[in-house]
Amino acid sequence: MIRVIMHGCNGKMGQVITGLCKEDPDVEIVAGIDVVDNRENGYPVFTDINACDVKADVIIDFAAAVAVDKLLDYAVDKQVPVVLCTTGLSPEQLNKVSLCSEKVAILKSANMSLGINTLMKLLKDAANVFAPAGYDIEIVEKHHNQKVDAPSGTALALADAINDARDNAYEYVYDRSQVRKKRDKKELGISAVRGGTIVGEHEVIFAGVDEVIEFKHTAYSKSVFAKGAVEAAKFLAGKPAGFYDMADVIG
Ligand SMILES: NC(=O)C1=CN([C@@H]2O[C@H](COP(=O)(O)OP(=O)(O)OC[C@H]3O[C@@H](n4cnc5c(N)ncnc54)[C@H](O)[C@@H]3O)[C@@H](O)[C@H]2O)C=CC1
Ligand SMILES: O=C(O)C1=N[C@H](C(=O)O)C[C@H](O)C1
Repeated sequence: MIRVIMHGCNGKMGQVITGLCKEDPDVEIVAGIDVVDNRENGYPVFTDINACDVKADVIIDFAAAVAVDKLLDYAVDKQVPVVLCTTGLSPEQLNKVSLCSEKVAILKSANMSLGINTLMKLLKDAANVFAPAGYDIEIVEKHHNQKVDAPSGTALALADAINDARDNAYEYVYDRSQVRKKRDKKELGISAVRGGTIVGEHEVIFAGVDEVIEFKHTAYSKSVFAKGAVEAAKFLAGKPAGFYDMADVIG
């Protein structure tokens, strides 16, 4: 039985994972962390992570970027691996993730779904065909109106997958409203749409002369992320210090 601390337990993702773990005989949430303590979860909830003295094998995190520094310090101090799913981290926080992963196991992924992680692999091949042929690359993502970060962590990860395959040749462009000039070949445009209850949509567009190739992923429920996070937690428990991602889980 893997003992889990759920960081951000009273948020939307925290609640989906709480439900999922109740049905899974191999995992148990032994404690939750959330600044809001307004639910009956069946496990103790701490409003400050440093007050949590419950022993665990792994932390699953879906909270807020502002909470991540304390979380990383706690993970290193208590030697508990972390599945880090919160998006919108600053460059300084990303650097801290990297440093902390030398001391404790950290699995970071902006998207826990099988679909997006497979798409990342496919995009590398696609980029190596279409970029040399001069096709323009754009990413459009759509999410619900409660999301605070933009563009999504997934859109950035998809862009990074393409850029990795192309020797980091692309510069990301988020807003063209202030410039009056044609698109440069080395731009990779990323656009964000927010509205209603859209769970998560990502479209990667390769636009050439007289043809357009589109890769699209649609999440219809938050369960796809929750299932991936629980699988990642099972994978990470007991792992030595290091930086892991969903490719390590999926294989
Ligand atoms: N990697 C992935 O597959 C996915 C990542 N996400 C990311 O996960 C994060 C959370 O998403 P949701 O659950 O939709 O958001 P949410 O806003 O519904 O839940 C976040 C929870 O974190 C809590 N929180 C805020 N500050 C905190 C702090 N300092 N300490 C402890 N808890 C704190 C909030 O009270 C809230 O209950 C976002 O960054 C989102 O982009 C969401 C879905 C999938
Ligand atoms: O906030 C969300 O909801 C989501 N966030 C992640 C992101 O920023 O990419 C993943 C998913 O698309 C849902």
